Amino acid sequence: MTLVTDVRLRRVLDSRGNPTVEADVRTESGGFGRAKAPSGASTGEYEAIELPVGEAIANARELAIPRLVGEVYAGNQRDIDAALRGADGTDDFSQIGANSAVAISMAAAKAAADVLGAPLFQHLGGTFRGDTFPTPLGNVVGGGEHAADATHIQEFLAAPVGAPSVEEAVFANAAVHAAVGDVLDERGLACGKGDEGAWAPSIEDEQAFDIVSEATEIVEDDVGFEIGIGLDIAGAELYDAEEGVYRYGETVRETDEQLAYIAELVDEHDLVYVEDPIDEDDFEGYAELTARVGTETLVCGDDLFVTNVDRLERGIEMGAANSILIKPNQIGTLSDTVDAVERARRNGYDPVISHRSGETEDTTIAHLAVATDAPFIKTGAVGGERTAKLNELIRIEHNA
Ligand SMILES: C=C(OP(=O)(O)O)C(=O)O
Ligand SMILES: [Mg+2]
Repeated sequence: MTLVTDVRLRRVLDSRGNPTVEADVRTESGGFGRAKAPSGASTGEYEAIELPVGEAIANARELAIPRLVGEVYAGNQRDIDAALRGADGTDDFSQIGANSAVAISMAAAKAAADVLGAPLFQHLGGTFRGDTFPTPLGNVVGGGEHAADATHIQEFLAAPVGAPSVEEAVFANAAVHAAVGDVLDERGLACGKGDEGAWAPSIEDEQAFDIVSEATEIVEDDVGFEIGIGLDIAGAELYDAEEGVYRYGETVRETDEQLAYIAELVDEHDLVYVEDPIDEDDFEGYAELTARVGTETLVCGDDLFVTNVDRLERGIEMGAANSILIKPNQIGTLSDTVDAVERARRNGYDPVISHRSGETEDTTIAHLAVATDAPFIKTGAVGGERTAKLNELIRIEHNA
């Protein structure tokens, strides 16, 4: 039986050294699941609310746990998530915190999988999943909100689209990361890393393109399959709403110049993926850019959609983007997350399952990507909290 018999919450560390919520769920027949909430730095304005950890835990203990223990079955994810929504009573989880909600939601799914004796991806996606794997997008150079005094573009991503297996893709991304380090060294630009483990050199974006291209070519020659380049511009962070312009340090671009700049980058660098190219409120701009480059590349909405079906629906109606970033903690429950993936899929939008810049050793998103047959996962290239997910993908591929 998967009747929930115990839910425990505690404060643990995330990869930035900040506190985050860990949840343990136990069931009547001894099932156990444990999950942790991640945390963003370049968060979208329309995300569900992450409360200070102490408040999130205290409120969830008071409001949510009584609706779960002895009341709902961990095997019925929709009931678990409806209980969390009912306990919270707001649209954005501002009562119990999306951090408590997502940790409990994911821990319940793991407890249910434990009762079944099945891997999490199989509990979530069914028995016919596990034969196809997402291409990992690996962050190799970055700045923006993830590193001080580095590139304006938040993430330069290696995209090993030609890899024959997830294992080879994961190692190719790590090799690109290492090659970028070597090229930086050779050019006298040795530097530290940002929040997601990407190199964070104090250089202009143009130079970063040059370095990442050189590194991907070196690794392509070595591995013998295609490695493309993707970007997360994090446009909302560059947008100056008062002036209505995009600021890259001294360089200022009007919206039409920003759209032209992105289209130019897509052509020049054969970009396979462009996330958040413009501000999160500019659905029209997204539609214009998608009409321009949408057959050549994925135009992905992160802060634009925030894993929210209503915002995605608006995008679908307008032709804004052709891909959606999927972050469970942006919306607060696994049910809402899977609804966003399925709505995207039915409308020809590619879902990209994603980590946050603040992460833990939790591996739920690796299983979610396999369970939903997502074509891409974005979860870094190196660093323990990133390799936790990448290594889990390799284990799933090996039926380990
Ligand atoms: C992973 C990202 O960063 P954060 O978690 O800071 O939003 C992102 O913007 O895609
Ligand atoms: Mg993003």
